[in-house]
Amino acid sequence: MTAEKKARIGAVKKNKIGKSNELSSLAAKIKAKALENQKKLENSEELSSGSDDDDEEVVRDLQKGAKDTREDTKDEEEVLESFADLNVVPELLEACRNLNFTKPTPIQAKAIPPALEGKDIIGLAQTGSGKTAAFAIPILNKLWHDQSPYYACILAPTRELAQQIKETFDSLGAVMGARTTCIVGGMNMMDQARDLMRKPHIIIATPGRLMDHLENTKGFSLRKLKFLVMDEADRLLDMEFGPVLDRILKILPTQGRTTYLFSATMTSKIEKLQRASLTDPVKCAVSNKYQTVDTLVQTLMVVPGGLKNTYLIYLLNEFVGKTIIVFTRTKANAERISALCNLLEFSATALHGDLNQNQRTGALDLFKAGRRSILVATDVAARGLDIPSVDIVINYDIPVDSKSYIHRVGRTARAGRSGKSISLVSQYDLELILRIEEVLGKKLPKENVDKDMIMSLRNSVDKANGEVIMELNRRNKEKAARGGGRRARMAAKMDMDKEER
Ligand SMILES: Nc1ncnc2c1ncn2[C@@H]1O[C@H](COP(=O)(O)OP(=O)(O)OP(=O)(O)O)[C@@H](O)[C@H]1O
Repeated sequence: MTAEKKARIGAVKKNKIGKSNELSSLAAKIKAKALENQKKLENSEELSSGSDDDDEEVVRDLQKGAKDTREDTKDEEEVLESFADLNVVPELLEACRNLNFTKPTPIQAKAIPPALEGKDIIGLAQTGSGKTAAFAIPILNKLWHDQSPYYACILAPTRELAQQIKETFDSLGAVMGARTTCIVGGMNMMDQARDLMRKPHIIIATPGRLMDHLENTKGFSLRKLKFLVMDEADRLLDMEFGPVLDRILKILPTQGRTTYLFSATMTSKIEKLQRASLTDPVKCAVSNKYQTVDTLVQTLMVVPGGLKNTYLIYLLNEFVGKTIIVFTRTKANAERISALCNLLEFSATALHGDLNQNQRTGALDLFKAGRRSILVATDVAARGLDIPSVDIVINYDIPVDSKSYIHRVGRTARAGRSGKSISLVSQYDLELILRIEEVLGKKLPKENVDKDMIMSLRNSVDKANGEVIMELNRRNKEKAARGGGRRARMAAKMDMDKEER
C-alpha cells in the first residue's frame, strides 16, 4: 500500500474515531476481547490437523485419481525416502538440503521419475503439496546438461504467482547458475526486453505479457524452447485465458518440447488438455478422498441478512493474533473491507486487480513480513500463493465456482501444517455452498458463534462501515474531479495483464 493510501486511511481513522465515541469504545472492546482470546488460543491450540461446469469432473477425476494411485503412491513414498534416490545432479541435492527438503513429497516422488525419463506430465495434487519443485527439479536437472538460453517457459495465471515460482527456481537453481526472469504485466516492457536480451534459461510469465514480448521484442523467440509448464493449468486452459494461450501455443515448437501441466484441480475434458499439445502424458495424481488436505479444518457460518460485516469483525476478533486472508468477490469489497478493518484497528491490507503493480507488491510484502495480519483479497490471491504463516482463510463472499473454493482455502494448511477456513454463507449463497459441499463430498460443519457478542457489535460495525463507504465515495469523487479516474483507467488499460481478473 502506498504512503498516500496509508495516510488517507490513517486520516479516516483519526477523524472518524476521534469524532465517534461509539467507535472508539468498540475498538477498546475489541482489544479487551482480543487479549482474552489470545490467552485462550495460547492455552489450547484450536487449529487441528483439510459457474463451473467442470465441478463434477473434478470430483470424478480426483476420486478416480485417488483410487488409481493410492497404492502406487505408498510404494513411491517407501522407495523414495530421499532426494538422493532420484538420480539428479549433486547441485540440486545440495539446493534441496539448503531448503530443508529432507524427502520428496508424494507428488514429487510420483512426478519426478517419469519427468526425468523425458515424459510429458499431468500433475495433480492438493494445494501446498510441493508441485512447484516437482516440475522445477526435472527441468533444472536437464538444464545442467544443456545450458542453452530460453530453455524453459513457465506460465502462471497471476503476476504474484509467477514471481513466487521464479523465487523457487532461483533457490533451487542458484548453485548451478541458472538464470531466470519474470515477465508479467504491470511492469516496464523495456526493462523486461533488456532482461530477455540477457538470454535467461528460464522464463516465468503471465500469458498476456509473454505474448506482447513474442510479438514486439526483437531478438526474442521461443523457437528452441525445451520445456513448457502450465502451472494452475486448468485456469490457464479456461475460457478467459483461452485466446491468448492459443496464440502462444501456436508459436511454440511442438517437436522436441516437453510439456507439464500442474494443478490442484484439473479438468478432465480431453479437448481442453489436447490444446496444450501433450505427447503421451503420464498422469501423476496424488490425492486423498477429498481434494483439500486433512490438516485443514473447514467450517461455515450462516449469516442473517445485513450482518455479514458484523460476523466478519466478530471472527477477526475471535482470531486476533492469527494471520488471516479474507477473500471477497469484488475489488470494491476488498477495498472496503480492508478500510473497515483498519478503521476498527485490525491491521489489514488489500490486494486486487485495481491496484497498480507497486501497490500489489507492496501489499503482499507487508502481509508476508507480518506487518499486516489480514490480507483482504479477490481471487487474484486464490491460486498458488505460498505464505506459510497463513492460519485462517475467511470467505467473506462465497466463490461462484467450486474450484476457486479449493484454491482459496488452500492458502492455509500448506506443506503439512494445520489451518482453518470459515465461509460466511448468506441466504443468497445456499446453492453455491451446496455445490461446494458436493465437490468436497462432505458437509461443512457450522462454526459456533457467540450471538450476544455479535449483536453487541452490530451498531458500531454498521456505523463504521457507513463511514468507510462515505470516505471511499469521497475519494472516488475527488479522483474523478482531478481527472484521475480517466487517467487511471487509461493507465490501467496500458498496464493491463490481459489475462487477469
Ligand atoms: N520436499 C519438500 N519438503 C518440505 N517442504 C517442501 C518440499 N517441497 C516443497 N516444499 C514446500 O512446500 C510449500 C508448498 O509448495 P508449493 O507452493 O510448490 O505447493 P503447490 O502444490 O504448488 O500448492 P498450490 O496448489 O497452492 O499452488 C512451499 O513452501 C515449499 O517450499
